[in-house]
Amino acid sequence: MHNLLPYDGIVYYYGKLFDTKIANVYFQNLLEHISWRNDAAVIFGKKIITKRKVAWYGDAPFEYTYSSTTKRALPWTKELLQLKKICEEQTGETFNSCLLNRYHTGEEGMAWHCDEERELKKNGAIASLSFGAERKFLFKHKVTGEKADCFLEQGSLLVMKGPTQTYWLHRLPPTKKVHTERINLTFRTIVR
Ligand SMILES: O=C(O)CCC(=O)C(=O)O
Ligand SMILES: [Fe+2]
Repeated sequence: MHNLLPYDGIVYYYGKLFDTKIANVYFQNLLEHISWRNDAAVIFGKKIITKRKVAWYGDAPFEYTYSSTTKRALPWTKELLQLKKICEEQTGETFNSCLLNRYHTGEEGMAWHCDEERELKKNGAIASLSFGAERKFLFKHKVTGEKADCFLEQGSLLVMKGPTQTYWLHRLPPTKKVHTERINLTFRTIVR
């Protein structure tokens, strides 16, 4: 498969795993059955509540700290377990947790960051499944500043692996062109 990054990491875009009808069924199910919460984050030492909603699920009630806030994983729903299995079969990797993000419109996004918290397996694969509105996704090398991008389609899978989080940042840019909701699931491996 084609690597979206030119060096220092591996990102594969698998495209759509589901047709529109099936993707919509998952999207509706996730809207209704996930325990969505507004996210608290500490930015420049100040506690803020994001518009974006989040949820955190896993094999065990793992604690996970990012942006200086700690969350405890909820037990898997039936649909999340199905989606985890599909990601594992497609990628040949295994995952034990999932962070979900819900963006109400294009005006909500996620700033430049990398996913290398101490609880995460070093160089572990992260599988990203997207439902709802299609959005652009960007990568930027931490040293050279080189960029790469792709579109995350409804029902699509993207995988980041190898040293990607060490060398590259990623972001979901806000956009005025999108007026509908999007849900993203990132399956991860927690080690402590
Ligand atoms: O919504 C996305 O596609 C990206 C989410 C993300 O980068 C994250 O949850 O760490
Ligand atoms: Fe991320």
